[in-house]
Amino acid sequence: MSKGTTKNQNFIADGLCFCPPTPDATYSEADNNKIFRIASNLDNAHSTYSSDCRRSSLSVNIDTPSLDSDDEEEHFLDSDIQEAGYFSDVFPNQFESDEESDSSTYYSVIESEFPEQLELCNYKLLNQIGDGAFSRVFKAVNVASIDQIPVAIKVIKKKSVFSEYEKHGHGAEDSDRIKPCSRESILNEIAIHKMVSENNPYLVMFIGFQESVSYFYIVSELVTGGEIFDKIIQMSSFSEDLARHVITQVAIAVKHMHYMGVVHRDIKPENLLFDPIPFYGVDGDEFKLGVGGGGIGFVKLTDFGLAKRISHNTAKTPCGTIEYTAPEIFNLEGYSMKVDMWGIGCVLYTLLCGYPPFTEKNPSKLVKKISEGDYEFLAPWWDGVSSGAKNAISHLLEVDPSKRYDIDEFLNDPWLNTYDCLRPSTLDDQPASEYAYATVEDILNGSFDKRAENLRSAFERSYQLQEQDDTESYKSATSQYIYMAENDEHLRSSWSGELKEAFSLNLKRSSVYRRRKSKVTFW
Ligand SMILES: Nc1ncnc2c1ncn2[C@@H]1O[C@H](COP(=O)(O)OP(=O)(O)OP(=O)(O)O)[C@@H](O)[C@H]1O
Repeated sequence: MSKGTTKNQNFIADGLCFCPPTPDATYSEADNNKIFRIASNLDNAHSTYSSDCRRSSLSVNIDTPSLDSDDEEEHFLDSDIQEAGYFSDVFPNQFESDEESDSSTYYSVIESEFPEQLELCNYKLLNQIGDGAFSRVFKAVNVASIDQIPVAIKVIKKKSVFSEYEKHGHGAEDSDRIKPCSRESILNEIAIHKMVSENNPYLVMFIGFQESVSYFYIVSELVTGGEIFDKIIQMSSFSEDLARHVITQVAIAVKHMHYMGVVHRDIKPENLLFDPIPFYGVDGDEFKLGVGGGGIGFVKLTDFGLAKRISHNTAKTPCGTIEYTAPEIFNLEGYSMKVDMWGIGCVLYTLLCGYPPFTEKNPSKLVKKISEGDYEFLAPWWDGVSSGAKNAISHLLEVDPSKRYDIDEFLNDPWLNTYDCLRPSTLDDQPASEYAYATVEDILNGSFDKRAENLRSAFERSYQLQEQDDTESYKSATSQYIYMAENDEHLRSSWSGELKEAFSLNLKRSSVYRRRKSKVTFW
């Protein structure tokens, strides 16, 4: 192995990768301040579970050239590098003022066919499972852990990110016009992902983060079923029960985010992943209440690249995927959490018929259609769909945000709360109460009382201080907010129990999802 590594020198030898923590002189002072704030937030958020990792990370700081003998190298690799998560969750800017850390060097000993592996520590990339505009997503394992549970790692190449950022300017007002366009927006994605996803089974769980010279690595729970988008393509459309099963879980995820003051802004079938379940019934298309159908079990919302904390209920940055974007965003009006309700409406529409509500090749015509709420329940696709489903959609795809359903109203919608498989076969003879059951909202009410209020008001305060640029108070208020979210045992435990209950209702009769013969080719 090569020896005598010098400060800030890159080399790769014998499968070892030397990664100085971060390129410098890439950001303005203002950028760095913002990054520091986000990194501080996240660092506080991480401190409860990553202190061991951080200790290990610092322990492999080998301000070179200190590796004089092969023995020392062996010792270093065995005892320190192999230790679990030694580099994960470290934000290099945290250590910029620290002389020793500034010249840190980090090694990876894992060989792989993927170039992204060379600067990644502790995890082995197994195969690619997805890609995005700026990223590749891999299935990976933590080689240092005993159980070797697979995870997903989203790898974002800095070069593409920063070149886009250069193209689109560095101004704060431009900072999230496209995604992801700056280091700051990636740290924002991570901070929000970490904050909202803990102990919520309907949000893809954040596990860790690494930054190397060339890449950002976001480690998260691996969701093995794939995207709901692909299921729509495969099945053409979902039964109303299966659509309820999917959209209810999305709605619960969104409710959680909204209560934490975060708007997702990119709700679409590609960002809904699912845990697979067996196919039930003779034809494999039976729906089981509390379990799922069509191979779809738990549904999990992912991709927090456009998520934003909004305090005053309005934001102005245009973003999102055009087909699923709410009209008020095009009109550059301030917008609120209600943009996610529009996204939910687009997804629900798509689940039930197999194509999105607004389709137009010409982007300006598409924007016009969306701005006017110009969509239809076209025959024959919508002929067999209930009026209750159409009613729910029309409350979600309401152009005027003040009239649009909010998340609580949607969770209380009668259609959402009445599964076909619970209806007796002689439905007309039965009073509604016989087949109705507790609403998801009723079940969840206990989770969103004072504790959620406290979290929100702590966040409000940190946001105001941020706006006043009161850095010290901001840092302390924000860490208080994150501390509260992290340590609210009741909030955390109540989620899992009550949410499980929400999906453990009795199955009385199965229903099948429809397979449409004619394939729709709007995409
Ligand atoms: N945790 C995960 N488990 C399984 N697959 C995943 C996971 N995260 C992402 N993927 C897959 O990788 C794809 C891209 O991930 P993601 O949407 O986070 O990337 P992105 O760069 O933000 O994409 P986009 O360009 O759509 O914004 C997902 O659509 C999904 O298929």
